[in-house]
Amino acid sequence: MIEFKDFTFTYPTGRPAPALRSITMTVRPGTICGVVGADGSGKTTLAAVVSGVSPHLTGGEFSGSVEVCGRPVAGTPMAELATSVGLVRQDPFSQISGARFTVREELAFGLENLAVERDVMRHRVEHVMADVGLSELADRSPYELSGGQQQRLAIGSVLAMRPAVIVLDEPTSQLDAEGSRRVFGILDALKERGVAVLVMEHRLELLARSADQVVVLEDGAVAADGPTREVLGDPRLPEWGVGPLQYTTAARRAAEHGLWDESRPLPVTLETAADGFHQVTHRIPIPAGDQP
Ligand SMILES: Nc1ncnc2c1ncn2[C@@H]1O[C@H](COP(=O)(O)OP(=O)(O)OP(=O)(O)O)[C@@H](O)[C@H]1O
Repeated sequence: MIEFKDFTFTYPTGRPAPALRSITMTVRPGTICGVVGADGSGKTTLAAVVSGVSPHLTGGEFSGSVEVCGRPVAGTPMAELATSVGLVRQDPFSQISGARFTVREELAFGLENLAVERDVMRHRVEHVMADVGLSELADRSPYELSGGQQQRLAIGSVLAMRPAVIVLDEPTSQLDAEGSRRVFGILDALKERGVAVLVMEHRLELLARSADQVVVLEDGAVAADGPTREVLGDPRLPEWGVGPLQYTTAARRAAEHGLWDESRPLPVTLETAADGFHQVTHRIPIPAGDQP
């Protein structure tokens, strides 16, 4: 569980204005919360705060509170926080420890630091490698991997620790469509295991399929927070510098011409769009001359 209460944060250097302003939001266990917003809206800072990077490592002033699994982030040592929250940063290269030679060893690195029993560790590492699709590269150096493979390694390193909360900052930024779907497949599985997942993601169609909740940040404040379908279908998305989804735009335009059933919510996935258009079009009579 992640719980923000009226949380405001200002970095010690740079712009004197707060990077996060009066944030109040909750991410429950077994749910995926997507965070969207324009560049500079505060997404990375939100991830840094949940994982304790800010203010522990960056410094900075804050008011209000953030709790992860019932612990106040600012008042809990980083080493202790690391047992309940894992962070996958935007740049996977920076997350390679540099202390291990192979992918397999890299995935075990965090567990060694936690003094996890050898057999348990081996079992967990093999499992995680399969989950993130790196089993065939187990003996490769982490530095020889592609950007996308390094991104999966970074995710795997966090998964191996089995934290109750996982925060991912743009985890698909270096991945192709197949790799992105694979990452969201992993997030779906984590959700089923009761993990609270917070994911900063600009590809709305990925969130539309997997997220339970979407939060929109605008200039450090929460502009919208609600069920995925409601938030991604909100006509104000472009005002907040986000999206919108093409399915939603198409249905909204169709509705202006009476070609969308107004009692149906606007679609946020291909399937709901196709279903809605099918419902309308199959009722349109085909002129006699055009009948097959
Ligand atoms: N380490 C830092 N020190 C000072 N200011 C920072 C730091 N990191 C971010 N900021 C400022 O905080 C604000 C929010 O930035 P943040 O990186 O959290 O936004 P973002 O939504 O993740 O942006 P992007 O999508 O471009 O990564 C910006 O004004 C940024 O300049």
